[in-house]
Amino acid sequence: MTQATRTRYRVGGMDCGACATKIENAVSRVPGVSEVGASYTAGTLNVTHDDVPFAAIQRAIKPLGYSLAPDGATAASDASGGHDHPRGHDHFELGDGPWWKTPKAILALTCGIAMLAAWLVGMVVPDIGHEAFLLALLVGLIPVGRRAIAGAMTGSPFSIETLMTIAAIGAVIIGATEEAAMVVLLFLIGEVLEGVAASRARASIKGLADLVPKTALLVDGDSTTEVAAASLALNAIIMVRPGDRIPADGTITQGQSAIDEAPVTGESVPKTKQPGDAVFAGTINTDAVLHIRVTATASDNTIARVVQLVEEAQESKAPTARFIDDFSRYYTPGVLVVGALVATLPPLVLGQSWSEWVYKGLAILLIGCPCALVISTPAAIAAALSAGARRGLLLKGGAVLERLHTITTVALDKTGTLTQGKPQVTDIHPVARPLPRILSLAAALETGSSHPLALAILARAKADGVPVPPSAAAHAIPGKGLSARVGGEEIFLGSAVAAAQRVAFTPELDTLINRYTDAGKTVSVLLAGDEIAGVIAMRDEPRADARAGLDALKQINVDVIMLTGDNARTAAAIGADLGITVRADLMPQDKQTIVRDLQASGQIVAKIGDGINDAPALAAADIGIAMGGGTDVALETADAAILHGRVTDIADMIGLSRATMTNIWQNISVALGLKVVFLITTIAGITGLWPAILADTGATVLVTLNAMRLLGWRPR
Ligand SMILES: Nc1ncnc2c1ncn2[C@@H]1O[C@H](COP(=O)(O)OP(=O)(O)OP(=O)(O)O)[C@@H](O)[C@H]1O
Ligand SMILES: [Zn+2]
Repeated sequence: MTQATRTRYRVGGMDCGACATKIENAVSRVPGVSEVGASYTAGTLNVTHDDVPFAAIQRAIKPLGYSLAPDGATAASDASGGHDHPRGHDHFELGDGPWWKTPKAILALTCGIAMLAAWLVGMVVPDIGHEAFLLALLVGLIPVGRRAIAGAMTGSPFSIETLMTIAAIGAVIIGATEEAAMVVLLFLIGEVLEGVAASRARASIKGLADLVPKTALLVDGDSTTEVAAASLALNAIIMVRPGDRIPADGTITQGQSAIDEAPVTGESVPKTKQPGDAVFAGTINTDAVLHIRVTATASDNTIARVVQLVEEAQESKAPTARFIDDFSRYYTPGVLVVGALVATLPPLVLGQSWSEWVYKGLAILLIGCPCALVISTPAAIAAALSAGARRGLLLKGGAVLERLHTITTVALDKTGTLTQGKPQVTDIHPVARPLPRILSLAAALETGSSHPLALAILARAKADGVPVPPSAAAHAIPGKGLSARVGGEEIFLGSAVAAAQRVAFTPELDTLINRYTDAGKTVSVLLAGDEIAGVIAMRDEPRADARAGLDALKQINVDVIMLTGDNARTAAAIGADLGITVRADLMPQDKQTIVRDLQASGQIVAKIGDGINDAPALAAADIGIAMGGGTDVALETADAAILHGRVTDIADMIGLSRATMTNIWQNISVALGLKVVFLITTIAGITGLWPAILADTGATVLVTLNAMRLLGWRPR
């Protein structure tokens, strides 16, 4: 068996949801293709196939009027354009080019000129005016008709092109040639408008990639050379002048400056950064020269990952979109049947005029395009995903965005989520070992661990300059602590509860530990063999906006609960500070059980955490949201991520989801409402052919414009 591969292409000219369906139908018929997914909002096509060549897929969609290019290259809008497409990172073109150069615009213009000419001819020589309009009509109708046939032959018989072609031919037969020509022209103009609107929507996410400068100043001894930002290698040192955008993700090695991170966080208060601090590509260095060590290549930096994630998110269909796709499969044939009945029943049964009712039937055909309806959801979701991404709110798809507005309970981890995740050692209390030895042994155990408490202990050991002996057979006991052999002794470091299960505590020790924990400190007990060596207390400060973030959630009627593996007293102290109910002393699987219990009691639960000891709970929740302070967020395991560690972002994310759902319902109402109105006015004889086509393209443009309002979404 051959290995199926998944290839991503960029499609030019795919401007509406119906286009995407047509392309999917056509490509799925290519032998060797097993799965197809086209996204009109991202302008991409994903194909799972066994070695099907690029040309075969290109051949399948070209007759439908679309162009195809490999991912990473420019999809030319001109389907017949054979020129070489530039490739590479900075050609992140999404295939629309200037709209007036698209084949659709050229066709509309040609058709318009032909109409004008026909009208002039009719003025001068009235006898052949009718024939002149017929010619003008053909200029527009032949290309549309060819697309209709190509669509019909590749599995999409009920495309808008088919409806248009039937309506135009029918109108000519009943003598309404001028009106048929007008309908074709309006349809072509509408397509151009749809294309403009769609490319505007796409430009928003592409705009994010454009924030990263194309060139960088590479430091080479005392001088600098200008190089392409895409060519920067890991660990290269670059110089960034004040006022310039930073061309790569990196760490400052020299200099101190205020950085404006608004482009990636949405927060325009500049942050002062100094050597050792991380900076992101696309942010602005405002006041001093910086030297930066590159920590991610161009294709791997935060912005590139965000752009890629948003595109992938757009490709995954939201449940509402799926429902509407299914609905429109029946909608169009349904309208065709209605059109046929309207055209034939009144004349046959009631003996009414054939030409009047056939005309009405033809107008109804034009109402049969489900385009505006089909894009109502994806357009809103695409805009919302981009708007979120620009503030560091990443959602892995429309389904997540839709589910988010139903959340009733938010469960949050303590360490690293509600707190900064940077605990400091505050007290070391020696019991059976001297103080420096306690720190040495603890550091020996923690070497190699990435637990926030481990980092605190290692930092303190380094600051105090204590020796760190080697350890053997070290292993972490999740939710409890860790153990190893150090210098021939069995050493354990972990929570008081876990330690008390191994060694009995004296009442004095209990009192001491309670004093620490009541002050909101986290306590780890060090055991050496079966002796209590000492106690280490650490304190992790709540995030500055934790209280505000929780209040914002309560304000939108979402319940909040803090889950932690930490001690009950510590947790209670912090919980009281923040005004949140706590569940403490939890093992990772306990957190999962609590999420499940909440769900069983009818709650819809979002779990926010860092993924370090809560991966099972993140997975069990209706939505798992990873929270972090930069690029290293555990995106892979979560449904969504909050990149900039703001607790207030949780409520904002839910707010974005609610705004999106409102927008989607507005879109569906406009799309269906206009259809219903024109169905009625057509049957009543108030409106005719060309208002019907105007209503169709008008609805598409309205829906796209309404969805684009979400691009300007601001929290609260
Ligand atoms: N690497 C470690 N070093 C020292 N103590 C540890 C370590 N890992 C766990 N512990 C002890 O076990 C307890 C529970 O750890 P766990 O990792 O489950 O939660 P946490 O980091 O305290 O908080 P949260 O559940 O909010 O993330 C800690 O409070 C600590 O006392
Ligand atoms: Zn359409």
